[in-house]
Amino acid sequence: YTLPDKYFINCGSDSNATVAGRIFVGDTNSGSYSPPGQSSSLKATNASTDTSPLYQTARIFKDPSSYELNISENGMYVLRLHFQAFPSPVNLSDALFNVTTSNFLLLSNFRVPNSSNSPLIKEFLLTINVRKFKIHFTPSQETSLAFVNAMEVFLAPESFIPSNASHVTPAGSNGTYNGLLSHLVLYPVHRINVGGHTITPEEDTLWRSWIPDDAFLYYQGVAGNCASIEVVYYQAGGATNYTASDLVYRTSKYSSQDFYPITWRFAVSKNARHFVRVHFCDIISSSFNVLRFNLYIYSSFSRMVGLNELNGFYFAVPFYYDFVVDSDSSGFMNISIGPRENSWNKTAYLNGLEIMELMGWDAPMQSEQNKKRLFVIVGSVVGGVAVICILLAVVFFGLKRRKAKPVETLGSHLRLKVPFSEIWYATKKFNKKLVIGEGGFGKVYKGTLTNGTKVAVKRSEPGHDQGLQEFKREIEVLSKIRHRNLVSLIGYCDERSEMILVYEFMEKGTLRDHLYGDSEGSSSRSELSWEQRLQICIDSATGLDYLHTGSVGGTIHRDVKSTNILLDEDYIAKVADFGLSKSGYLDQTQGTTGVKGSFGYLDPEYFNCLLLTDKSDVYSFGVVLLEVLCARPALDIFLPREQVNLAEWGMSWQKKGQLEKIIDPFLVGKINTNSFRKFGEITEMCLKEHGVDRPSMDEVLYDLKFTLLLQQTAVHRKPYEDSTVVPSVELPLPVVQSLPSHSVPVEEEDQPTVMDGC
Ligand SMILES: Nc1ncnc2c1ncn2[C@@H]1O[C@H](COP(=O)(O)OP(=O)(O)OP(=O)(O)O)[C@@H](O)[C@H]1O
Repeated sequence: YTLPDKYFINCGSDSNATVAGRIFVGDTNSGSYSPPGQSSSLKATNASTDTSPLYQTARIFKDPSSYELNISENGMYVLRLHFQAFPSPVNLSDALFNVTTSNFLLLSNFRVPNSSNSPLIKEFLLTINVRKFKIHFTPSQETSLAFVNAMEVFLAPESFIPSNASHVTPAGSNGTYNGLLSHLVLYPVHRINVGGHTITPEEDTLWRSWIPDDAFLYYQGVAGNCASIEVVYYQAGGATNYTASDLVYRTSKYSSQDFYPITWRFAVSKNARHFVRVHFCDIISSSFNVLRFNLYIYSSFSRMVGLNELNGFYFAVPFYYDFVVDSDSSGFMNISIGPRENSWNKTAYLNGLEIMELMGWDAPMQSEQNKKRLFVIVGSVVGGVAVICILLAVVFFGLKRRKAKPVETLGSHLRLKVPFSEIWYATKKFNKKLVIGEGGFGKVYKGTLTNGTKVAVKRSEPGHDQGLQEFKREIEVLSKIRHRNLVSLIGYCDERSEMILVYEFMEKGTLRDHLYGDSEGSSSRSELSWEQRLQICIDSATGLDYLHTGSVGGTIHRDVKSTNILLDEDYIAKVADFGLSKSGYLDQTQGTTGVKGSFGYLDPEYFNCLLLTDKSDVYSFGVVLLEVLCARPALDIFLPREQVNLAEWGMSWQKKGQLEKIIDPFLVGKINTNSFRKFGEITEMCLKEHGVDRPSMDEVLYDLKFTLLLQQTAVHRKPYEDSTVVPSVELPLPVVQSLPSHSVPVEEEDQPTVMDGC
């Protein structure tokens, strides 16, 4: 690799400067190219001796001006522009300008901050196939100016950038991206030396700067640095010493045996296209070709790294992979490495990374002003008519391409994707101590996300009866629904064939735990008052009513039970677990194997006739109402035969008018008679054998609210106003006429007879 055409220009200077082995020729007396006509030189005032000679002079432009360089060989060139707003009689930080080539707007409305010492270096990789290459500097406004301190233009090594690369979108792999070289400028936004120190232009074969990766690690302090003083072995087919400095390949970050995975997060433009080059060199292994691991981009794309014939006979062979990656709307790109599931060696490593934004035809379309500038420049080259045609074509294809962006065509729930690494850390690697429960889907962990949000993480496990279908259904339903009384889905993860659901954490656990704990009678059981229980029933009914009739409408939960009613820190109840839910009615041809739900709560009509309607949820909710009243499980097979099924047992007492005989002992004497009677009626209606005879969820809700009102009204009455009843003693209750679903309100003069204590 030699440099046939190379320009290192010390702008605004009449003397040459040697920097990092290159001679930057002063542009005022250069023979091979002339400084732009309408420009002048500027010298820094009081420049210190430490300041590089490149940043002691500048060429300034008050009018549009260009450098013109002779090019003898077509190909991909590196263009670097150096800027520093040094102290001088002209305030360079006021300069506001555009830099363009004949086809591309490179810098738009560009301003150089009045920085301290570090210069601003803007690099571009672009294909040049004209004999005279022009770089135009155009002040953005009549009053502003443009300037540049130094320029580098040189041919990149052959095949430096491939014409094709794997195309990755936030949704995963998208085949091959063709045409990388044509019509595109690559603008490096991150050039990272992973596991190592800053690499200066002096240390790099193409005078690039590489910066350490630590600031980009998603989780700090989780990976080790590895450095090798040995030489690296460049092999044909792999990287060359121009691909990256060998210093890049002589350091890496690696994951230790038990750690997985390492994630870096880079700020990038939103919804833009990037060229990503990932550099590897195994300086860790003590045998050939033993490491296999995965590289992940945006958690939805993975590629195996390591099975490489280059690694077959040598240690420390540098190689790299190229991708074209479409960024999502987060403004970040996540790159991770992690061991493969079935790989016995759990080490993964990374040596370097480059992310370059692809500035194609989209870029000039970004602002009206840019469009005008482009128009002027391109117009001078190809003529007005041609330009209009080109612009029309550009607009057409630009719009077409924008429409085709995958982000827009993906399901809306993709925004809920959570990287596995985030969940891994949230649950401290699925620490057993954080397990808070286990259900049909798998274990449930308590976790804390990096932003501090407490979450419940449900991880599917083999051997559990719920699987992919329930997983998908849960995401489908909850991604569309947000309601105060439905547990929110924060995200999900389907990486590496995992099925993980992440929910808002419900501090006070399940309703069941508060009623009777485990079936043996948990000592952790709290004693909820009757008012609290009614409020919990009202909250749950509100959630279910929303499911049945709300904006998404027509959703049947199918698994209403006290473990699927969760309580937050303020005891607000939310319905959870939508994995079994159905929209609309069940296919009547479905066999009995299709019956889903939990024993003890199953609607007999659904169980016997496969007739599934929203009234099936109403039945199950009726069983929950009985649980709330009696504080015992829906099914308890250790009880005498007639007591096993709570719905049957409860209704037998209700029919006798003696439901109070089986209530939670904690509630004895604490329930207002009318409230109790109303509650019994609602329960009975919910548990009717035929769905058509059951109330709808909104009627149940209305009645429950009234039940609470009856209780509250009684509590606020003075003791002498009320007579009392001990529930075990049968006394005639005042007639409470049925409420909206099936009745009219209680009459004033008939106000409640209360049970003991109210
Ligand atoms: N969002 C949450 N916040 C707090 N704890 C939760 C949350 N979700 C689930 N849990 C806990 O995890 C346990 C298991 O929940 P899961 O929904 O997996 O099973 P289940 O509803 O009890 O049974 P099944 O899945 O068989 O219907 C719950 O009983 C509860 O203790």
